[in-house]
Amino acid sequence: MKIITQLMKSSSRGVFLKPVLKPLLLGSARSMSADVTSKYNFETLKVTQPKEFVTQVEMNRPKKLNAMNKAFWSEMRTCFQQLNSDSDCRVIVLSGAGKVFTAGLDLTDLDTVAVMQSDLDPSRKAFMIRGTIADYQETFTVIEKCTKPVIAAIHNACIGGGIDMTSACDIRYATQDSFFQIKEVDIGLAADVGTLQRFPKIVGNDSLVRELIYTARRFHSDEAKEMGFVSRIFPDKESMLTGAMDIAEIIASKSPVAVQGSKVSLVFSRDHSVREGLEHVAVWNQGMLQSEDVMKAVMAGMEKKTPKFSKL
Ligand SMILES: CCC/C=C/C=C/C(=O)SCCNC(=O)CCNC(=O)[C@H](O)C(C)(C)COP(=O)(O)OP(=O)(O)OC[C@H]1O[C@@H](n2cnc3c(N)ncnc32)[C@H](O)[C@@H]1OP(=O)(O)O
Repeated sequence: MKIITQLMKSSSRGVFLKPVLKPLLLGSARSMSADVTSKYNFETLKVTQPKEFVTQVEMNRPKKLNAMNKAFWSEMRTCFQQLNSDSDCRVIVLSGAGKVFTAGLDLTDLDTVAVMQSDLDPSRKAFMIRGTIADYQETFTVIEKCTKPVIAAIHNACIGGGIDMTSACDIRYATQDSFFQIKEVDIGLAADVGTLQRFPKIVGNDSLVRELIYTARRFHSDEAKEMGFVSRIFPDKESMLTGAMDIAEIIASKSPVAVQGSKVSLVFSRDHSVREGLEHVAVWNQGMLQSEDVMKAVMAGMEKKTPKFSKL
């Protein structure tokens, strides 16, 4: 705060700063890279850049209701690791192609169940299964590790793995017709790729969370909003994607240093005490407050201009 005050004082006094700041504030006009499919070439995901700095990741197995097969579990990890270091991406919209958002784990994909059915000695089999579970956990943890905010745009069914996945996202929007189901107990397993860890922290109603997990009952968009799992409901998929893109565009226009630092701090603070969170953000900001973005943002605010921030 002290640094900002000093900046504001010195810049309002010192007109000499203005010629230096003007180009910083306006930034350089850059053309949008429309086609990103060559750098993101996946079988189960379609990656596009609908707006500058906004990336859309669409689960793309519509005929299979975007059920999560072996390729999906691996491609999601690669995709989000790549996006994390892509300076053309500042925010991600995650959606599903076709009739439903996702039907969860692909129950027909023999590759995903093969490991459970091998003839190995039980302990060796257990070690193998443990490795697979860890890989699958990472498939959604990469969403959280990716410093760019991820907006889930959910329509129709969001089942099983869909809840694990969207619980790792930053913002969740849904269509009026959407429904959700923590379905793992119905297929004989305790959810193990994030729902039990992240969903309760989002919803904050322990009794309701346990009811939904133990019964695997469906809950619909209105209930999802009431419990705080989704923050906005749209009449249909088209209006939801427009709404998600509009919010994404606003986020993408902000300082990437500030937005991504905020995500890192929010994720850290969720899993730590207030004291530890404060300490973490102080150490983080002892570096980040020195960013040119602070000066650009403050000056733009004072001059009622829209700042343009350099790629991060
Ligand atoms: C280490 C592992 C970590 C991960 C764990 C994850 C666990 C989970 O995700 S548990 C949940 C698994 N998913 C399900 O149980 C969903 C089952 N499907 C449904 O409830 C319905 O299909 C759905 C509500 C999604 C859609 O219903 P609708 O009436 O519109 O369509 P259907 O006629 O039921 O289905 C159409 C065809 O899609 C096939 N299908 C549906 N879900 C899956 C799936 N999860 N995996 C594979 N295939 C699926 C369904 O069999 C139909 O196929 P076909 O008969 O050939 O047309």
